Amino acid sequence: MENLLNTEQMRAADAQTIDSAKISSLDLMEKAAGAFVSSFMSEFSEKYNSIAIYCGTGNNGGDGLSIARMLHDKGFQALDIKIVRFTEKSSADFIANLEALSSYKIPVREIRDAAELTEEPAVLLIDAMLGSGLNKPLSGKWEALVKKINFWNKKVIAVDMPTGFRAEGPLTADDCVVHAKLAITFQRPKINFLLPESAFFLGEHRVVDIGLDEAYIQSLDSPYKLIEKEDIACRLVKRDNFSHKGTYGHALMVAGSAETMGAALLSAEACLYSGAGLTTACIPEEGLTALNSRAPEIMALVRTGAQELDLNADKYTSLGIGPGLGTEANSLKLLTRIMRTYQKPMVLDADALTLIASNYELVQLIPEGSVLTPHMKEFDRLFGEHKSWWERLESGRDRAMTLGCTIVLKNRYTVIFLPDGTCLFNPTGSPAMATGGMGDVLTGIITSFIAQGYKPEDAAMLGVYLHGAIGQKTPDYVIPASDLLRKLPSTIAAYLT
Ligand SMILES: NC(=O)C1=CN([C@@H]2O[C@H](COP(=O)(O)OP(=O)(O)OC[C@H]3O[C@@H](n4cnc5c(N)ncnc54)[C@H](OP(=O)(O)O)[C@@H]3O)[C@@H](O)[C@H]2O)[C@@H](O)CC1
Ligand SMILES: Nc1ncnc2c1ncn2[C@@H]1O[C@H](COP(=O)(O)OP(=O)(O)O)[C@@H](O)[C@H]1O
Ligand SMILES: [K+]
Repeated sequence: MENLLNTEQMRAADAQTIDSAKISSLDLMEKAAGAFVSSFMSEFSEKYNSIAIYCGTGNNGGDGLSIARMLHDKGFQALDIKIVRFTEKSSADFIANLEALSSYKIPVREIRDAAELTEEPAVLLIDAMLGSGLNKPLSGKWEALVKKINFWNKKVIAVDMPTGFRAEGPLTADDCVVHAKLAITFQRPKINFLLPESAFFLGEHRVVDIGLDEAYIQSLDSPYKLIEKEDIACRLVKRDNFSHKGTYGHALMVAGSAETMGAALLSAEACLYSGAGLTTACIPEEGLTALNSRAPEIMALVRTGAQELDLNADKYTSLGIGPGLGTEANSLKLLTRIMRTYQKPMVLDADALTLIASNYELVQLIPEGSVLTPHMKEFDRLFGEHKSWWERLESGRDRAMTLGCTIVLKNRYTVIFLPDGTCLFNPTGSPAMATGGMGDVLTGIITSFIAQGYKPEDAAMLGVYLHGAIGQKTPDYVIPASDLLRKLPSTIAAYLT
């Protein structure tokens, strides 16, 4: 798992690397610029295109000057450097890189006021004005310049991060930030790159290794981590030669109503396709024919109307509840009864979460170790309105610790809050997954992994990562949830070491 750092920690890692690796800060800047250029060239190879490189006078600007030199050496001819000199202060490495540029025939122009700039003829703009040194919101000359650049609507590639972007803390659409298509960022993604509001300012980001001291980075205390492929491989367990269906548990999926049987089918099938030994779907009578014809492997526990369900809790090794369940009185009765009878960790999703939100006393009945899988709206229904995703990060951590549960807040980079306060970001996923039924499949996968004996936290991590890995692999425009779940067996096998 990769530690994600805040700005202060990143700067400490920078200093530690210079110290421990006996590398000068200027050489580290050279490495950073080299890593930027390699990544840049993998996408932008049209050397004839004009590129304007806007540099501040700090180290982000120093990177920009070094990048200009390197691009020139690689054959990019139409380069143009603008130095934004709104202050007389400049960093030592910026000055050194400016000197190194003196033998190059790249035009350099100093800008002392945004009003000096009328238009920008370059096709592409590299933003090396401000990076992690930002210490307050942009105002005055900076604000005027950023607004002008945004008005030009150029293709902007940011060095480390867009100028004005806050790497952590709440973001709002009103923040004055350069709008960039891509940020090529150093060593780790900024935490805010992983939150949806970053899309106001940034299309995508790419992380490049600049050789910072990894042992030091990993030793720092950070609640934020990024899940890696190895975390999945080392947690998945091979199926034993002499195993039988009893080895892999019995998952019960309580889901569906007459109009939303699809949710029950998808979540129950996901239990089956991710390896539960047995799967039972607790469904209304209206869904029986559909279940039997679509998934003959799955057993049914039929619930009829308001009739009380006879749930033999000991029979099951995991229970998921919520997809398509409905929020009417009968569903509330059923949920309450199940929460009173079943005391092992369960997976709570969709309508189960909405019911808990409007009958908050039920929160006390959530068994410790359970997994809650809300999307943003369900999260806010449960835990109150939040003004920003950063606030959701803080309250998700807090609630997971208080409830002793794992909370899976679904999004592009789904966040998994663990009961110990750790906050895991999932890297896999794709907008091809933005289609109904996708969350139902995730609930089934997590329920299935718990049935098989994985700890609920691991089940959540494995489920979220593998679910996203399938979505990410598709070259198609959209992946229907039924297609995704059929790819579960081969995907899980591919991750087993
Ligand atoms: N860490 C790493 O791994 C590595 C980092 N590297 C690079 O260094 C970059 C960080 O460089 P940096 O520290 O020099 O800061 P940078 O962003 O250039 O800005 C500095 C100037 O901005 C000013 N300023 C701030 N806010 C302002 C505001 N609102 N409005 C107006 N002014 C404002 C502030 O002035 P002050 O307020 O202090 O007077 C200061 O002078 C980092 O992003 C990466 O590109 C790589 O080279 C090597 C590895
Ligand atoms: N743009 C996206 N990128 C990555 N994953 C996505 C994206 N859109 C949706 N997903 C994933 O799809 C699932 C949607 O869940 P949910 O909103 O509960 O769907 P439903 O209620 O239709 O089943 C989540 O796991 C989410 O992470
Ligand atoms: K920048």
